[in-house]
Amino acid sequence: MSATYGTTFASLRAGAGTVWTDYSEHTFVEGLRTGTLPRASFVHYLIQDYVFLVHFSRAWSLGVVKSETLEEMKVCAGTVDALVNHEMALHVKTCAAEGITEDQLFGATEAFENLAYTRYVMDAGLQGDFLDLMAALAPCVFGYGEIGTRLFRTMATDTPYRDWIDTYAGAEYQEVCTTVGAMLDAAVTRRLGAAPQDSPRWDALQKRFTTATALEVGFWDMGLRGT
Ligand SMILES: Cc1ncc(CN)c(N)n1
Repeated sequence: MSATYGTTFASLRAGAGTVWTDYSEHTFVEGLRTGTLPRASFVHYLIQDYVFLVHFSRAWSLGVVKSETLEEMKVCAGTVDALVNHEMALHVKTCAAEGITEDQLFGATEAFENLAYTRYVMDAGLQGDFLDLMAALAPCVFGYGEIGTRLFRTMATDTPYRDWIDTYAGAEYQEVCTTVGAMLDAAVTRRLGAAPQDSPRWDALQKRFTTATALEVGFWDMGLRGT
């Protein structure tokens, strides 16, 4: 499955070890799949996730600034578009059905887990170069792509979270994952050569990826807690 998202992601995912499965097979994810996730946890998560996506879009915009090629710029700009004009539509629509307006979403107070994650990613990009930023952004993009695909195949037919699953399993989101995966492979080859794992930079990139994955675990924990 991950092969379609490129070899760099496959390698970083393997390097993250069990932290990756802690993220992709989290209790929250299992609750979406079976439909047993309490609605209050889901709504709390979605409100936080809207704010997350605002800051995540800022980080992808930084990707445009840190790009070295026009192709990198196009993919980063396209990802910002996918986030603010498409993915967030799910949050707006689902929360509207709960009586929550988009203004309320935009003004929601960030949970510390949310704050920590998005600012960690932003700092990786500000402090480092394009690859540092991409290593921190990668778990978010590809993880939800993997989760959506798996849940689409295995979900309970009566799960109330079908819209969420359809969004991340759908062609539009999967296309973002494939495009970002190919761009990441090219960006890594351009800067680190054909054997990037041998580069003195690889360990630091792996660390950023694994830390961002652990922050995803914290985000699910926060959602499950509902506070
Ligand atoms: C916390 C989190 N991580 C990833 C995604 C997928 N873009 C998301 N919406 N929220």
